[in-house]
Parts: sequence; C-alpha cells; structure tokens
Amino acid sequence: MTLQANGYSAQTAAEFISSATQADIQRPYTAAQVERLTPTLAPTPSNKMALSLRAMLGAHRQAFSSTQALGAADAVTLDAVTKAGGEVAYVSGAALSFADTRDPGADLSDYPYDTVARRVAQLTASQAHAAVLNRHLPGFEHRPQIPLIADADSGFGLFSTVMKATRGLVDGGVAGFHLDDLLPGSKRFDHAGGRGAVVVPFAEYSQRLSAAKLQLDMMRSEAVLIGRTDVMDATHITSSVDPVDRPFILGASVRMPASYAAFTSPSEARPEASAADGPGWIAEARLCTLDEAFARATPDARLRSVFTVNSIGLNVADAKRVADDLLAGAGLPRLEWDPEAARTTQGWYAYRGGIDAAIVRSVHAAPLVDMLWACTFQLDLTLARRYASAVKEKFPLKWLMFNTSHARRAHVALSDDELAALPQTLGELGYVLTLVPQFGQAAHAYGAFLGAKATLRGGVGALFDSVLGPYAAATAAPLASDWYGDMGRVADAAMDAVGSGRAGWTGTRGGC
Ligand SMILES: C[C@](O)(C(=O)O)[C@H](CC(=O)O)C(=O)O
Ligand SMILES: [Mg+2]
Repeated sequence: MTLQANGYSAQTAAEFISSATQADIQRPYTAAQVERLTPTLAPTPSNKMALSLRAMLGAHRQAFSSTQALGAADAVTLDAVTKAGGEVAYVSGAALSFADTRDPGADLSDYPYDTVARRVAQLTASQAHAAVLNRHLPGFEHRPQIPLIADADSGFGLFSTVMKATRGLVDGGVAGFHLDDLLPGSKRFDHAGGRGAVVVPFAEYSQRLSAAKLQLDMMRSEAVLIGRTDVMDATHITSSVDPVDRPFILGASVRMPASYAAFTSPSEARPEASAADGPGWIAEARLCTLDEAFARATPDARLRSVFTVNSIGLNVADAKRVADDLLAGAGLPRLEWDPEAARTTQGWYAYRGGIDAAIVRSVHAAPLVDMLWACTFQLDLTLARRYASAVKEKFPLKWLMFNTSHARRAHVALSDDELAALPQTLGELGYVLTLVPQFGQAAHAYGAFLGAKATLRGGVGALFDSVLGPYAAATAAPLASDWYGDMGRVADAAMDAVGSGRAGWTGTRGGC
C-alpha cells in the first residue's frame, strides 16, 4: 500500500481489497459496502508497523523460522525488549486486567473494550518519543520501533464493540491483534494450571472476525488479523445452532431425571470427567456426540453411512430428526440422546473441546484471517504438529501462531533440549510467531525485586553498582534513568527552535 506522507491512505475500498496483501481474504461483503461506511480521510497510523510485521512474518514463513513476541505492556519493559533485540512485542489482555482490575475479574474479558487500545496508543507514543530522543543522543544507534501485537479478547460484545475495539487498536498504532471465540467472563482456572471455557457458536465467531475485517477495510488498515480459537480447552458452548459445531456437542445417552449441574471449576466442568471429579450426574448421563450415539444404536453399516451422508451440514436438532426417522424406518428403538438434558443452569450445552474442534474451527475461519491460533495452556508438540499439518493441508501458506502461557517449568512436559529448540521446531511446522505473554510482568517484577533488595540493603551505592551500572553496560545504551539529561535534550532543541522571542525575525522562510 502507498501511504501519503501524513500516513493517510488515498485508496478506494476496491483498490485496497484487491491489493497484494489483502486479496487472499474472503470477505462476506462487497467493496461498495465498505466504501459507503468509510469515513472521509480514514486514519491509518498503524499501517507502517502493520506492513513491517507482514514483511517480518512473510520472511519467517519462507525461512521456516519463527519469532517470539514477549509480553510488554508498559513502556519500560517494551524499551528493554527492543534493546534486547525483540522484533515484535505483545500487549496482553491478561497483563492489563491483572494490573487494572479490582474485584474478581482478572483476564475474564470483562474490562472495557478500549483498555488494551489505550495502552497500545501509549506504547506507540513512547516508541515514537524514544525514536526522537535517540536522535539527540550522540553516538547512539537509532533504535527501531517494533510492531505491537495486541489482545482483542472476544471483542467484548457483538459486532459494534468488535468494530470499536478494532478502531481503537488501529488508532493506537497496532500492527496486529487477535480475536477469539470465547463467551466473555467464562474462563475458569484451577489450582493445577487447568483452564476451562465456554465458546460461542462458530457463526458468532465468524461474525466477530468479519466485523473486525470490515472495520479494518473501512480504515484501509493493513493490521494483521489473527483468528484465535479457545475450543481446545472448552467444555461448553452457548448454543447448538451451528452445523459446524455439531460433531462436538454432547448429549445424555441415558434418560436423566434432573438437569446438569452448574458450570464450575475446569476439572469439575469437563463433561467427560469421572464421577470423582465432578457431579456424579455427568458420569451417569454417559455424554456422547450424536454421531457416536447413532453408531451405537445400530450395527447396520449401511444405515450408518446413510445417516452420515444425510446429516452433512445439519445442526444437532436437524440431524437428530434424520437419525430418528432412519431408526424408525428400520424398526429400531428411538435414539436415547438428549443435548437439552446436558445443559447447564446458564443454558450452555456440553461440548467436547480439543484438537479436532480446534482444527475444524480454524479451517472454517481461515478465509477471513491472516493468521490462525489454537490457544491452549498445553505446551504439547504432538498437538502442535497435528494442528499445523491439518490446517496446512487446506491452507498451506496461512501463518500460524503458538502460545506458551506457562509460569512454571514443572507444568511443561518438554525436555530442556526440546524447549531450547522450540522456536526452530515451531518454525519448521509453519508457526511464524510464538507468544510469551507471561514474560513482561515476571521479568519486570524480578528486576524490580532484585534492584529493590540491593538498594534497600546497600543504599544508593548499591543502586549504582547493582542496577544502573550493570543495565547501562549490558545494553550499551544511555541510562534508562537519565531522564533529566536525555529527555532534556529534546526539550532544549524545541526551546532553541522557539528562540528568545526578543530578537525579531531570524528564522528561515519556507523555500528561502
Ligand atoms: C495470551 C493471553 O490472551 C493474554 O492475555 O496474555 C492469555 C494468557 C494467559 O491467560 O496467560 C490467554 O491465553 O488467554
Ligand atoms: Mg488475553
């Protein structure tokens, strides 16, 4: 895309949609619809960073390598990540919600839709300012501004909040962001690092992605749209309406007297957990999918394949009718399979999350997005391989993303060698980006803790010797804490330009 000097795009919607970076995305709307919604002078401040992210990811894809996006949700951490050679950084919703949330609610996607966007804008401004500052530091190499990838969670509502969140991120200078299929507020965590979640039907997820893409097109934005799915760890879904979700919706295969217990902690909520893990109801109900129930109901292979063919593209309600008719026609007993009985008190359906569901969702979402991500807390290379090869079979060039959200080595089953080789292994599989969201807070806290301990014990002498000196030596950069001297140079330059105000006209005239 050609940008005008002021960063505004002069392209029409039709030109933008058919341009090299955009033409691969299948939109559910026309260029004319985008044009009618386009504000005059669409601002595209993030395009420079988005295009540099696209070039970087494209190069990694070609080289079968990957890059790591470390969590950096504040200006100081971002500066340190950049100095250390990070190519890209991640603005984590979890990190912001942990810092900003009072009351229960951390990382529940329940914070305002512009929280992350406002932080992205601050970080962009701090990077821009650092770039100016560096021009005033003699002998110091100009530091690049690195692209920011942000967390847009579930989009915080329906299409309009998705669009507003997207606009805020682009206005803030984001290079890329992810949007997921979770029901806001529904993530659950347990003491062992487990996570449970409720997802929305595929159609609703797809609407979120389309709403984001529409907003991006209205702004002629090149921001990388990442389709994240959380079905890997999902135990429930809000509706059974979508045919894409049918293979994963569970029903009781035993007639049950009362309805299913409320959605609780991850281990208790997993529908197929043993009776010891949760309500005995779950085990007694023998939850299974409609396809499994039908296969159990008849040994007749021909009847099963008729069901398979006749139920293609049907959701559970319609497919259940097909199953009932086929069994009745064959003189077999009525199918005992009831997804309604397995609903929680919130009305959610029981759902079999996992890699198969993640592959189906991602393959369906692929035409709408630039990059795909099956988010899970399981750092499992077998799953990573299966996911990559299934997606690549249909979309060989689609960028893939991976996350390593663990805080404890003990929760990760990989060997030290496997961990060391992880970026390379993932790159070979087609993953171009690994998120390390937990980095920022942990590193910031650890550095501050060590520095505080040394200074409290040894006073300002220890601060010089144990914090300021070593940081300057390690980064070969001016001291992070030299605010007065360094920042002052920029203010001095501005003051010099303003002049004393007394000497009359001494400046240059345009063109003279
Ligand atoms: C990556 C993530 O979206 C984040 O906000 O950092 C979180 C990470 C976490 O909870 O540790 C997520 O995976 O949902
Ligand atoms: Mg998040």
